Amino acid sequence: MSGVPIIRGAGELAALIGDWRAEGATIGVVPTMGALHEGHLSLVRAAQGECDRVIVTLFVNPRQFNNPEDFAKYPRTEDADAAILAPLAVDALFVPDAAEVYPPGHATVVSVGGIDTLLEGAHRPGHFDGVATVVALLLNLTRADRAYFGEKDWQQLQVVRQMVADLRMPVRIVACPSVRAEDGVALSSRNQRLSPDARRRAAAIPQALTAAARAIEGGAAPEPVLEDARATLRDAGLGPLDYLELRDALSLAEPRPGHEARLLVAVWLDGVRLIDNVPVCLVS
Ligand SMILES: Nc1ncnc2c1ncn2[C@@H]1O[C@H](COP(=O)(O)OP(=O)(O)OP(=O)(O)O)[C@@H](O)[C@H]1O
Ligand SMILES: CC(C)(CO)[C@@H](O)C(=O)[O-]
Ligand code: BAL
Repeated sequence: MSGVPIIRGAGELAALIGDWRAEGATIGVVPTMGALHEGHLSLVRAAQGECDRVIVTLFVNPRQFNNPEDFAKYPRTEDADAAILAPLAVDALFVPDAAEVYPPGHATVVSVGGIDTLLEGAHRPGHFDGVATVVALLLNLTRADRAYFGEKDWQQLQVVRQMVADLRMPVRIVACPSVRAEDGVALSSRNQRLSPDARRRAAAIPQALTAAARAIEGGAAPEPVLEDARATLRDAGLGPLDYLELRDALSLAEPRPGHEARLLVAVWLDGVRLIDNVPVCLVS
């Protein structure tokens, strides 16, 4: 079995993309930071179902990390990532280094106003500027027709959607459902950093979220329900809790009756910061 073609340079990538374009191929891109798991592979499969050519990008983007320790400890497993992709016959794995993505003189930041200051943005200053900038770069470098993102990073998905809409970028953003382990924990690269005991305790996150979502959809007043959910996390030994909030699904502002909402959480567990979210239907 031949491995996935690995490309490291933007020039090499441009030549390959040009060949694909010449053959009239539709191009799908799955941007990642590596440490691939079934959640990423669900995006790859979605792309392969809709696009002629699929490229996975692997770049641990320094500009979206506000915490140097988080960046330093982020898992880097390129060989394993290439191996997990090989059976899927992905057309290319683009693995640039920081100098390739941000060459000397790079001076542009893409900033999506409003949503980037809420929740994740409030706790990770500059994070979404880093995300928006690198996603814009990756979309331009791959000339993708469709780009695939997970609902696991719900706020990121809304930021990318806003950027693409505002800049009239010629790419369709495709949202893919969160893939979860049997105990409901959302698959995430950072889960690798959890001890076995901490990983078991992480199950309190989906438990708290789904119980709260059901209660609110059943007509319960949100705030007491949210307090119970926060207590569930505390009782499971998770914390500090950055946020556990019910928000409008698109604006991430206060929920609006009759509109889709999202229940979002960011909580620390033994020094690892985990996020998750679930839909809450407020439409009567
Ligand atoms: N469990 C999942 N289900 C669906 N999509 C996912 C899942 N985990 C990650 N993704 C998506 O894969 C893409 C790459 O995410 P990334 O490489 O940051 O992995 P990650 O699992 O989110 O890691 P971490 O959250 O620890 O940074 C993003 O669009 C993300 O939303
Ligand atoms: C979209 C992304 C690859 C940009 O670095 C990253 O934020 C991620 O993996 O979710
Ligand atoms: N998928 C999450 C990206 C980050 O934490 O920077």
